[in-house]
Amino acid sequence: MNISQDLYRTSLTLLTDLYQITMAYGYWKKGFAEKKAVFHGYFRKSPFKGGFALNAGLAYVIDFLNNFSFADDDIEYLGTITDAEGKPLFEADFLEYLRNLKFDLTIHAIEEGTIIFPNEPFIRVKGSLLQCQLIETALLNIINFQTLIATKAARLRIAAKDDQLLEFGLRRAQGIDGGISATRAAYIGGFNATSNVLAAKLLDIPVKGTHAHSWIMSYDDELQAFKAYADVMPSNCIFLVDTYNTLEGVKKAIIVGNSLKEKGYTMNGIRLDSGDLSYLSIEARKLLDAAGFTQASIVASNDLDEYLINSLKIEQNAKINVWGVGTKLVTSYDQPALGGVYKLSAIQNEKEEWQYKVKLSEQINKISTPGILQVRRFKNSNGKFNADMIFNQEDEISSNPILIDPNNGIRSKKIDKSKNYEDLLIPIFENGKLVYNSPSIHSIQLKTVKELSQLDDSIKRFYHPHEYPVGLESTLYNLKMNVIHQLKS
Ligand SMILES: Nc1ncnc2c1ncn2[C@@H]1O[C@H](COP(=O)(O)OP(=O)(O)OP(=O)(O)O)[C@@H](O)[C@H]1O
Ligand SMILES: O=P(O)(O)OC[C@H]1O[C@H](OP(=O)(O)OP(=O)(O)O)[C@H](O)[C@@H]1O
Ligand SMILES: O=C(O)c1cccnc1
Ligand SMILES: [Mg+2]
Repeated sequence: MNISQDLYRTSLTLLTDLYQITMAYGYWKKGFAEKKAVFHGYFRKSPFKGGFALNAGLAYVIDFLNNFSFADDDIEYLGTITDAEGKPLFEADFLEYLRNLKFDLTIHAIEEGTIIFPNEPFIRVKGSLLQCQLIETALLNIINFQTLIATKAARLRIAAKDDQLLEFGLRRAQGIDGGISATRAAYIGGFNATSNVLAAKLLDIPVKGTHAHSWIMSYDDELQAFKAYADVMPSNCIFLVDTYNTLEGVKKAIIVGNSLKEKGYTMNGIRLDSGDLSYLSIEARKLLDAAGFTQASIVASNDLDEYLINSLKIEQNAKINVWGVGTKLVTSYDQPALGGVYKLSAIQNEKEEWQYKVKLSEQINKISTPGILQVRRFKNSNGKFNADMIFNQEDEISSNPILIDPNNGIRSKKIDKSKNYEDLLIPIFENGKLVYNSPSIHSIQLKTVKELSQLDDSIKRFYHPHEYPVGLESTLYNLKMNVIHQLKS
C-alpha cells in the first residue's frame, strides 16, 4: 500500500463519522430522508482568548461538496460494516440509495478572509435532512482547522505590522494534510510566503527559504561555508549566522557580502535562530549598517509567536524585519482546536411549514438558535465594523432593529437606519449547483488585510479584547425564547 497515493486519490465522501451514515440510514428507513431541514455552522468562543476569528476553508468545502458522491468502492466498503451480531449494518437497498444519491443542497456561506465572531453562522445548509447530516463532519473538519490557523496567522500579522512573515511549519505540522492546509490558512491570514514546496505548488503560494545549520556544519569553517553558498546562489543569500558565535557569524557574512558586492550581487540578509533575538538583532544591525549593508534584512526564527514578536518589536526595539514562524502557528500551539459546531435549526413538517428547533443546555451559550439565519454586518460611515445582527430570513426586520445579546437578554443595542450594511451569508450552491466563483488565494489575502483595517484596535488586542457586539435581532430573540419555553413546558 502506498499511503500518500491511496489517501489522495480516493473519493472523500466517506470522510465522516459513522454515526452520520447510521442516522442517514435511520432517516431513510423511517421515510423522512428527504424532509427539508436547515443546519448552521458556527463557533461559540473566539480562539486564543481573542476578540475575533478569520474565516477560512470554504474553497475546500466547495471542492468536497462538488465531488460529493458515493463511489462504487465506498458502497462496497459500507456493505462490509457489521453490527454487534455480525450482520451487515446497512441493508442493500439503502446502499443503492446512497450509490444513486445526487448532491442537491442549497448552501450559503461567509467568504474566506472575512472576520467572524462567536455565534454567527459561517455556513447555512438547507435541503434533505439526510444530505445535511452526511456533510457535517467534513465541513467542520475543514473549517475548524483552517479558520483556527488563519486566525493565528492574522494575529501574527497584527503583531508583525508591515514586516515580512514566512511560514516555516511543515516539519512540525499535524501530518500531511495538516501541513498543507495550515500553509493555505497562514497565507490567507496574511503570511507572505511559505517554505512548504508542495503546498506552494498546489495552492499558488509564494515559496521562500534560507539555509540550515547543516550547510555550515558540513564545512570545516563557517566563512568557507558562506563563501560556498554565495558561489552557488549569489542572488539568494540570507546567511544563517548563529551556528557557533552569532556576532562573529555576522562579521563573516559581511566579508562574503563584500565579495558579492564586488561581483555585482547583493547580500539579502542574515538569519538569527537562537539566543537573545533582541540583543543580537540590534548588534547585528549596527555591524551591517557600519559595513554599508543598510538594506540587508534581519530574519529571525525560533519558537516565535504573536506575543514574542510583539514584545521584540514594541518593548525591545529589536531590529528584525522578517519573521520565520513554524511550530506555534501550524500546530496552533496555545489552542489546538476551534470548537465550531453544526446544529439543526429548522425542519419542515408534512405541510411543508418550517418548525424551528433548539438544542437546550444548562450553559446558556450552548443553547442553539432556531431559524433560517442570515448575518447582517452594520458599518460606520468610516467603514469600520459597528455591530453584527443575526436574524431569521423568514421574518420582517425593522429598519431600526434592536440587537439582543444571545447570552444575556438584558444587553441590547439599537441600530439606526442610516447605517450601511452587508449580508455576509452569500449563495454558494443552489440545489446542488455551484453558483459561486472562489476568488484566488491572493484576493482572499487582500480581503483579510482590508477586513483587519475595518476592525477596531480594541477588538484586535491580545489581552482582554473588547467584545464586538453580535446580537440576535429582537424578533429572532423572541422566537428563540418561545421555542425554549415550549420545550420546557
Ligand atoms: N529577546 C527575547 N525576548 C523574549 N524571548 C526571546 C528573546 N530572544 C529569544 N527569545 C525566545 O526565547 C527562547 C530561547 O530559546 P532557548 O533558551 O531554548 O535557547 P535557543 O536560543 O533556542 O538556543 P539553542 O538553539 O542554541 O539551544 C526561544 O523561544 C526564543 O524565541
Ligand atoms: O521554531 P519554529 O517556529 O518551529 O520555526 C522553524 C524552525 O525550524 C528550524 O529549525 P528546527 O526547529 O528544526 O531546529 P532547532 O530547534 O535546532 O532550531 C528553523 O531553524 C526554526 O528554528
Ligand atoms: O528556510 C528556512 O530558513 C527554514 C525553513 C523551514 C524551517 N526553518 C527554516
Ligand atoms: Mg527549533
